[in-house]
Amino acid sequence: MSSSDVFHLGLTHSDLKGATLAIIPGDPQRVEKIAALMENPVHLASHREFTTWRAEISGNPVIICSTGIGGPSTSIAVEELSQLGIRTFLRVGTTGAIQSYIQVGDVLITTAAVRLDGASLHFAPVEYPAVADFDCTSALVGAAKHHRTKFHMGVTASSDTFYPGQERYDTYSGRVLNRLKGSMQEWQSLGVMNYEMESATLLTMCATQGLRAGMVAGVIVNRTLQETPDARSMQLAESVAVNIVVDAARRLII
Ligand SMILES: O=P(O)(O)O[C@H]1O[C@H](CO)[C@@H](O)[C@H]1O
Ligand SMILES: O=c1cc[nH]c(=O)[nH]1
Repeated sequence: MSSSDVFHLGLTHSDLKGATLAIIPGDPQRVEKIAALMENPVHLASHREFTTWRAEISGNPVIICSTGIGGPSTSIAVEELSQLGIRTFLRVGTTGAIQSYIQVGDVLITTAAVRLDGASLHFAPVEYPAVADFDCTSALVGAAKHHRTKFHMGVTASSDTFYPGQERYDTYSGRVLNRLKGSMQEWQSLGVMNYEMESATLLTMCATQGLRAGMVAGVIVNRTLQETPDARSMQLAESVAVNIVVDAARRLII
């Protein structure tokens, strides 16, 4: 067997020890924190944006692997983890809420994503819905209720860009294309809860290939009030979402 069985992640089949569930945050620095909430955490590899640890829940192996930001790198992580035997993916992210009733620190569980990405089009035509798996979503809901966390379920807008695609104007150019002006208001009026950047790719890939995927995110900014998150809100929201995803993994495994 070679030192790595897949192109990017730097992992072998034996590294996974038969794990079939992966927790996939965007941020590589979140991986160790998630692993630390389980038993016997071990660092496996770090390449590019992909940092991978293995840990255990009641003796069952779980993989934690960062996807980096956006659909293209997420598609690589999900593809290569699937080649290695993963069949269930739980994404844990941070997010910007666009509805005024959602507060910083709340948790959002995505039931489906608006496909504002490019990568998901390489897996299914745009008419195909990016839907979450029912069992994964139920496990996330059960975990959020157990932790007495304020959570909301619904549709997420999943954009390739953090700035124009999420209609942010506080940029170098201050420019947003005409076709994206008013887009946040349109998503609000359609009941969309939030923006993030990976769920469209993840949910489309998994729904079309017989894989299971769920998605939870901590709210770090409310876009009806401001465009930029602050550091304290990021830490708080991340830690709430991370505890929920580990509990959800436990519910799916045991
Ligand atoms: O906190 P993560 O999981 O990276 O998720 C969100 O944060 C990043 C943008 O800052 C994007 O990846 C977005 O989806
Ligand atoms: O506003 C936000 C916050 C986090 N992640 C995003 O993609 N958008």
